[in-house]
Amino acid sequence: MRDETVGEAGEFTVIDRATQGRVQPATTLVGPGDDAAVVAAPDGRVVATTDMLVEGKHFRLEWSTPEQIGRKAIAQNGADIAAMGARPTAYLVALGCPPSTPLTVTDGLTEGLWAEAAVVGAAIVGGDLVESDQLVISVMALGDLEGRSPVLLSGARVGDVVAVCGRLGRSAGGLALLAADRDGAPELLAAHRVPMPPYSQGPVAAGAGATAMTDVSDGLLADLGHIASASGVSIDVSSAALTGDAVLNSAAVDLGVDELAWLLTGGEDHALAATFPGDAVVPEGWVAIGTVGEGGGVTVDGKEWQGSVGWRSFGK
Ligand SMILES: Nc1ncnc2c1ncn2[C@@H]1O[C@H](COP(=O)(O)OP(=O)(O)O)[C@@H](O)[C@H]1O
Ligand SMILES: Cc1ncc(C[n+]2csc(CCOP(=O)(O)OP(=O)(O)O)c2C)c(N)n1
Ligand SMILES: [Mg+2]
Ligand SMILES: [Mg+2]
Ligand SMILES: [Mg+2]
Repeated sequence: MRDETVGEAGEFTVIDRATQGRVQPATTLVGPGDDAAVVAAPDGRVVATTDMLVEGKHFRLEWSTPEQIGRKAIAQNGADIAAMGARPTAYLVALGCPPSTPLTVTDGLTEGLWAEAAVVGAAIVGGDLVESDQLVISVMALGDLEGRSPVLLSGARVGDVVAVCGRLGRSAGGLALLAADRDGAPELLAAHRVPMPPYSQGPVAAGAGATAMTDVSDGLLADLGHIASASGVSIDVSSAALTGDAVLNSAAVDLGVDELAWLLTGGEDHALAATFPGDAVVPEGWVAIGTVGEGGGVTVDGKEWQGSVGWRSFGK
C-alpha cells in the first residue's frame, strides 16, 4: 500500500502531525496553533510568525506587479502579528526564484516589501535567496506586545460579542474579477492585490479587552471556526451585519455570484476578527457581527453554512 499523501490528508492534518506531542521549552510562551508564537527572551518577549507566497497558488505575475506581491507578503505576515495584539517590528524575507527572473522583478518585490514594512515603521532585517522553479516569497515577522498579554484564539467566552475591523469579501471579489478577465471595480482589484490589514487595531483591541482575535486569511467562517474550536464555544454570525458594500454587491451581481459567499468565506482580506466581553464597548472602527454561545461550530443567522467555509491549501 502506498503512503498517504499531503493532498489526501489535508493541510490541518499535516500541521497537527508536525506539532502534536512535541515538547516545547519553558521559553515558548505560546506555541504552534495560534496566529503567531510568543517566545520569552531573557530581556523580554518576541512574537513570531511566518507565511509563504508561492507563484501560481498565491499570486500570478500577470495579475499583480512585483511591488504589489511584495506588499501582500508583508501584509499577510503583519496581520498575524497584529492579531496577537502586537505591533510588527521586523521582517525577514526568504526568496526563491528561477535564474531567469529579471532583476526588475526582484527589485519590484524589494520596493513592495519595504513599502509595506514602512507602514508600521518596521524594516526587512534579513532573509535568504535560493534558486527555485517558481517564485516563492517566505516572510517571517516579529512583533512586540509592548507589555500587553497576547490575545489568543482560545479566550472567547459565552456571551461575548464578535466584531470585525476592516472590509470583508473584497479580495475574493477582486480575485473573481481577475479570474474572469473582467475589469471594473478597481477597489476590489486593489484589495486583492494589496490587502490593508488594520495593523494598529490589533493592539487597540487588546487594550479594549478583546478575549480572542485572529486575522481573516482563509475566510471569516473558517477563521472564526478556529476561535470557536480553540475556545470551546459556538459563534453565530449575522449576515445583515456584513452586507452593505455597494462595490462588492454590484461586482457580485455582474458576475452572477453570491455576495454573501465572498463576505463569509472569501480569504486574504486580512481584516481582524475579535471577541469582546458582551458588556464592553467595541472600539471605534469595529463592527459587531455576531455572538458567542455554548456548544461548538460557526453558524450564519442560526443556521449551518452550506458549502466551503474558506480557503484550504491542498483543497482540503
Ligand atoms: N509546518 C509547521 N510546523 C509547525 N507549525 C506549523 C506548521 N505549519 C503551520 N503551523 C502552525 O499552525 C497554525 C495554523 O497555520 P496557518 O493556518 O497557516 O495559520 P495562519 O492562518 O495564522 O497563517 C499556526 O500556528 C502555524 O504557526
Ligand atoms: C493565483 C491565485 N489563486 C488563488 C488565490 C486565492 N488564495 C490563495 S491563498 C488564499 C488564502 C490564504 O492563504 P494561506 O497560505 O492559507 O495563508 P494563511 O492562512 O496561512 O495566512 C487564497 C484565498 C490567489 N490569491 N491567487
Ligand atoms: Mg499561515
Ligand atoms: Mg497567516
Ligand atoms: Mg490558510
